[in-house]
Amino acid sequence: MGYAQLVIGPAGSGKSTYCSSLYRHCETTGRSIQIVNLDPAAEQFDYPVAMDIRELICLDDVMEELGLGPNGALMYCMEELEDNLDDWLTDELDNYMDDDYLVFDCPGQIELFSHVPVLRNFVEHLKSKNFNVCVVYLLDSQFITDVTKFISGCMASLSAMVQLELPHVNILSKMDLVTNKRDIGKYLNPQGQVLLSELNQRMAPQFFKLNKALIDLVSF
Ligand SMILES: Nc1nc2c(ncn2[C@@H]2O[C@H](COP(=O)(O)OP(=O)(O)OP(=O)(O)O)[C@@H](O)[C@H]2O)c(=O)[nH]1
Repeated sequence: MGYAQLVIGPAGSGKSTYCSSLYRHCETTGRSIQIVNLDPAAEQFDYPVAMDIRELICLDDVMEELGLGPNGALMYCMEELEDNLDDWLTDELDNYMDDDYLVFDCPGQIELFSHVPVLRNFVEHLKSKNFNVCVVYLLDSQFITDVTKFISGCMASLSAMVQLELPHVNILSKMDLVTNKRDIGKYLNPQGQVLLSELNQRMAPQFFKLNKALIDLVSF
């Protein structure tokens, strides 16, 4: 059995930085991992790229040939990946053996892990090749500096959990940029009543019922 992490999260949340830190950590501790680039728009890497979606399809070519903008071209590239699971991906995976550990550095377009089925089908393919897959969801810690941002971050992560149905680890990135770590503490171990009263203070009374439902969900 092989092992895989799908590293996802909003654009700029620190996915590639996480992958390169993980690679360096494993190098130091004498463990072997392979990092895979699944972002057709990526240009520079701080880690050796084991497999690269750009060998299948390149964002610039799609933009030029089909006259698409960056986002449309990226979705086109990911659909091309989906169409090539049995060909390109299967051939690439054949280079890896039992016990290999693959880490997939994914693009940051949130539709990929909210409603578009590409990543879900990608995961199903990995599972069919006997890979044990988990999700690592990166969230910029600047996103949880107040209760409304905290809920927004939780909802984005939750939508990936629902869409992908995999073991799921959330990681707060860029903690070095949080000047007052105490402010973030209450969101790491959320107390429903405290969050609800903070949210109710921010919003008009007609939202109180919705606020209660949201807080019940995120502090579950
Ligand atoms: N200070 C600080 N900066 C970070 C950290 N992690 C990432 N960054 C910076 O945040 C920016 C985005 O980081 P990336 O790792 O490229 O983020 P990404 O999620 O791969 O980005 P996309 O592929 O564009 O979605 C870069 O300038 C990084 O140097 C961190 O822990 N601390």
